[in-house]
Amino acid sequence: MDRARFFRSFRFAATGIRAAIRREQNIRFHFLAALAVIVAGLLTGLSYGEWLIIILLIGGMIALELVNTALERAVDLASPEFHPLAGEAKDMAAGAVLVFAAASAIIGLLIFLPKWF
Ligand SMILES: Nc1ncnc2c1ncn2[C@@H]1O[C@H](COP(=O)(O)OP(=O)(O)OP(=O)(O)O)[C@@H](O)[C@H]1O
Repeated sequence: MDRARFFRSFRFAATGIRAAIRREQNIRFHFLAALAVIVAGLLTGLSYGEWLIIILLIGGMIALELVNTALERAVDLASPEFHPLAGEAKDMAAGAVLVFAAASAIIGLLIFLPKWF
C-alpha cells in the first residue's frame, strides 16, 4: 500500500475526530466520562483483564458515537426535509448508542462496585 496514502487517511480520521469534538456536545461528554473512568480505575486499582475491558468499552463507546454523528450528518445531507425513513435512521443509530452505553454502564458497575463495597 502507498505509504503517503496510508498516512493521509490517518490525517482525515484525526480531522474527523477533531470536528466531532468541536461540534458535538455528546462526543465531549463521552471523552470526559472516559477520563473520569480512567481516573477512577487508577485510584481503585484494576487488574490487567479489567483494564482491557474498560479500554474496549471506552473505545467502542466513542467509536459508536462518532459513527452515529457521521450518520446524522449523512442523513441531514440526503434528507434535509422531514422524512419518516430519515427519522428512523437517526433513531435507530441513537438506539445503538444507547444499547452500548447501557451495557457499558452495567459492566462498569460490575467491575467497580465489588471493589468499593
Ligand atoms: N430529516 C428528518 N426527518 C424525520 N425526522 C427527523 C429528521 N431529522 C431528525 N429527525 C428526528 O429528530 C430526532 C433528533 O434529530 P437530530 O439528532 O438530528 O437532532 P438534534 O437533537 O438536534 O441532534 P444533535 O444535537 O446531535 O445535532 C431524530 O432522532 C429523528 O427522530
